[in-house]
Amino acid sequence: MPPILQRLQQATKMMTRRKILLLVLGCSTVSLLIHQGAQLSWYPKLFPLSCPPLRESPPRPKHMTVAFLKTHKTAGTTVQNILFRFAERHNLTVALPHPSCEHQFCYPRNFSAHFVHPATRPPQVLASHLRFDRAELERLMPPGTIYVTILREPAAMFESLFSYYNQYCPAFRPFLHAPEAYYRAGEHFAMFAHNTLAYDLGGDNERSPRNDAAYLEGLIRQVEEVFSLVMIAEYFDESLVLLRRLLAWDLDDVLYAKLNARAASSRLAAIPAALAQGGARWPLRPLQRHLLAPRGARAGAARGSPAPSPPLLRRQAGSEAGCADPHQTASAVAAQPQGGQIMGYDLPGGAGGAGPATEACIKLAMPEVQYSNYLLRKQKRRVSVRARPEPVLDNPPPRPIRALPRGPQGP
Ligand SMILES: Nc1ncnc2c1ncn2[C@@H]1O[C@H](COP(=O)(O)OS(=O)(=O)O)[C@@H](OP(=O)(O)O)[C@H]1O
Repeated sequence: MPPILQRLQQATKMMTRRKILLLVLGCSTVSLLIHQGAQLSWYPKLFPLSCPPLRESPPRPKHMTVAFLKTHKTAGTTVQNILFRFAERHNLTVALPHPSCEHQFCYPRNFSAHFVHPATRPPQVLASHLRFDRAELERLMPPGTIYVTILREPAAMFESLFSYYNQYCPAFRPFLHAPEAYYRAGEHFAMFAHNTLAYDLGGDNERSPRNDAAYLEGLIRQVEEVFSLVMIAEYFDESLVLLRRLLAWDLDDVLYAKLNARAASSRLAAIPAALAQGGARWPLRPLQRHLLAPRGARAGAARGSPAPSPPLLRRQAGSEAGCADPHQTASAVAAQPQGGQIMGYDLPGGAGGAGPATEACIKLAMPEVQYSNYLLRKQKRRVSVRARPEPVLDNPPPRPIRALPRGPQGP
């Protein structure tokens, strides 16, 4: 082979080796960038057209208008506290009762928009006790408001309510063993002894499922129609997952501390089976049972979703708020004026809120009445209506608190 051809062949071989080397180097560099590039600060500049992270669907804006029907002894105070804190963080107006209605919207009267303090109108959030009246609430709340409520297994709910009143009136106890002898339908506050939840939902608490199944079916249909979500106290965290999805809120928005929980010592050992099971002659829980089963199942289905466990949600709430571990004790009465029966929280830094106990931490554990009063003062200041005289109701409601002694927390 002529020398010129030999040199040409050598040069070609070298070129090929160099090319292979370059190719290997190039591949390694690209692979390194793909695998490690995300951690390098210059990565986005090198790949300005890289794909955004995958999302299931575009995030929805948080829903800001919510009416929560706070039923009795169903963990409603815990939900109310979540809503109050959300409203504060987002500068929303919370509907609050006129002082002459106490901290409930003149319960047990049917709700009326007149019971709402003018400084808290028009509201975006409503979460205080009331007897449901759809037309009146729709008159008050903006269009697009989402309606939510909460129920609890009726016997447990009744035991909680009964124990609450029993502490003020031990004479109630014989009622448990002979309810028919003592119960007077239509008497003031009779609804606390007979189908309270049906009454709270705006229904007739005297109707029995045996004698009036059609009525109850109609009531259930109405409830299904109005409420986008019926939470279940026994599935509290699952219900919160559903609430969070419904309202497109963040996880932080539904962190909570369990409020209004009784110490074990104040629980009744047992309530008579006839009451608990709703016997034929004393149907304690007609409506509730109908609602509970399907709703409970639906809430149970949410267990499949990544719901943090209750202790985690609570611990997380504590650390988020700056009170590392809100410690619940029966002796911590600072935040719970009712005393030993209801468990309070030992806040770090002491009861007065001094020291490291932040405002957020105190709000997390703040009882209903104190939080409502605080919000009312704040909202009054905000709209500067303090100078205006309080409108006098033409037909002032009865003052249930005097009629039936109870603590400032209310049932
Ligand atoms: N997160 C959570 N999960 C389950 N249960 C909970 C929760 N928060 C509060 N509770 C229980 O709810 C009962 C108090 O209900 P309310 O706050 O609605 O009472 S009230 O009507 O406002 O007085 C009260 O029930 P009892 O302890 O049986 O009385 C609380 O323990």
